[in-house]
Amino acid sequence: MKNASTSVAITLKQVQKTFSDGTLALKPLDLHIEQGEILVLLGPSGCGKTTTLRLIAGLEFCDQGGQILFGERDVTQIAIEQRRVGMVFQSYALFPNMDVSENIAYGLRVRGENKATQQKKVNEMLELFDLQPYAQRAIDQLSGGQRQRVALARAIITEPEVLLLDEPLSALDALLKKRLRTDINALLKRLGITAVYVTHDQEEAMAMGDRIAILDHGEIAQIGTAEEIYLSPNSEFVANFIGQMNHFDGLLQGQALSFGKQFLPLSPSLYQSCSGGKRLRCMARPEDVCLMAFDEATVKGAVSHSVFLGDRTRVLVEVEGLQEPVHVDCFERKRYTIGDRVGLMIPPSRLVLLPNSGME
Ligand SMILES: Nc1ncnc2c1ncn2[C@@H]1O[C@H](COP(=O)(O)OP(=O)(O)OP(=O)(O)O)[C@@H](O)[C@H]1O
Repeated sequence: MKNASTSVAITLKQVQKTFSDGTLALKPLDLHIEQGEILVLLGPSGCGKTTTLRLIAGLEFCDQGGQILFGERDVTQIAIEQRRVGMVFQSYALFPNMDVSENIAYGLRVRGENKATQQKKVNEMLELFDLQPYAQRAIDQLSGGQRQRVALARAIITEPEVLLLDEPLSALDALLKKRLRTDINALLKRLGITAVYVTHDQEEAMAMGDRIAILDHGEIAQIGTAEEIYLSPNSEFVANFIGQMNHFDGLLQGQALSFGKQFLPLSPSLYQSCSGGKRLRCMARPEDVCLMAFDEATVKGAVSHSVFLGDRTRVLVEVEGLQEPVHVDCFERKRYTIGDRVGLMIPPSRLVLLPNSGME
C-alpha cells in the first residue's frame, strides 16, 4: 500500500478558535505542514493541542477569517466526512461488537467498497501491523498495544489525505510506548503520510516529529526540529518545557558572567550578542555541565543530591549566588556523596543565551 500520492500538505492561515462560552482556545495561528511531514503538537494541558487537531479534522470550525487548506483545497467549511482524514485517539475508540478484521474494514464498508476489495485491503493491513493471528479476535481479547495497532490500521486503510493522532500511546506502558512510537514513525515515513501528532510527552515528541510545535496558551511558542528546539530554545518557557535547563543569572563583568564571587567565562560570540546589557541570564543543559576539581574551578559548590540513572548520574550542586541547584549529568562511573565540594565547568560554546536576554 502506498499513500504518498494521496497525502497532502496542510496550511492553516490565521486560524483562531473561540468556544461558545467565550474561551479563546487558539489565537490566530499560521502553520504549514509539508506533504509527508510528521508535525508534533506539544505543550502543557489546556494549551490548545486538541483544539488545533479537531479544527484540522473538521470536528470544530474556526472563527471567521481563518482558513484551512489541504493541498490547494479549501476545507475550512467542509465537514469531517468530506475531509478524508484518519484519526487515532488515546482511547482507541474501537467497536467492541466487531472483531479485528471488521474493525479495520469499517471505513471501507461505510464507503460501500465491495467485499473482495475490503478483504484484500484488510489483509494488507493485518500484515502491515502484524495482526494476522488476531484477525478474528474480539477487541476485548487484545492487549493495549494490539488495540492501538488495530486503531491505526482502521485509520489508514481508507488512505486518508492526513492522519491525526491524539495522544495515541498515552494509555500504554513505557516500554511498549517506546517500541510503538518507533514502529509508527517508520510506518508513516514509509507510507509518506502527512500526520499531526498530539502529545504532552517530550521524549515522544522528539522521537516522532520531523518538526515540533510547542504551544503555550493557544499560540505557537516555537516551531522547529527537535535539535533546534532543544539546543536553541527561544524562550524560558520552551527551554524549561523540553528537557532540564540550568539558569545562571548575573552581571556581565569583562567577558564573563558573575554571580556572588563566582564567574562563568563566556564565548566571544555570546558576549558580543549581549547587546550592551549589564544583567544577563545564561542557560546550560545538564549534559553540558562538567564536574571538576574544586580548587581549580571558577564556579564552586557542594553536592546536594545524586541519582544513578544507569547511563549517567544526575548530580545536583548547590552554588552560592544561584537560586536553584545546578543539574549536572556525569557520564563517568564516579560516585558523589552529599556534601562533596565540587567545581563546575561549562564550555563557553555550550552556554545558551535567550534572545533579548542582555538586560539593562
Ligand atoms: N468545548 C469547549 N468549550 C469551551 N472551552 C473549551 C472547549 N474545549 C476546550 N476548551 C478550552 O480550550 C483550551 C484548549 O483546550 P485543548 O483541549 O485544546 O487543550 P490541550 O492542549 O489539548 O489540553 P490537554 O493536554 O489537557 O488535552 C482549554 O482552556 C480548554 O478548557
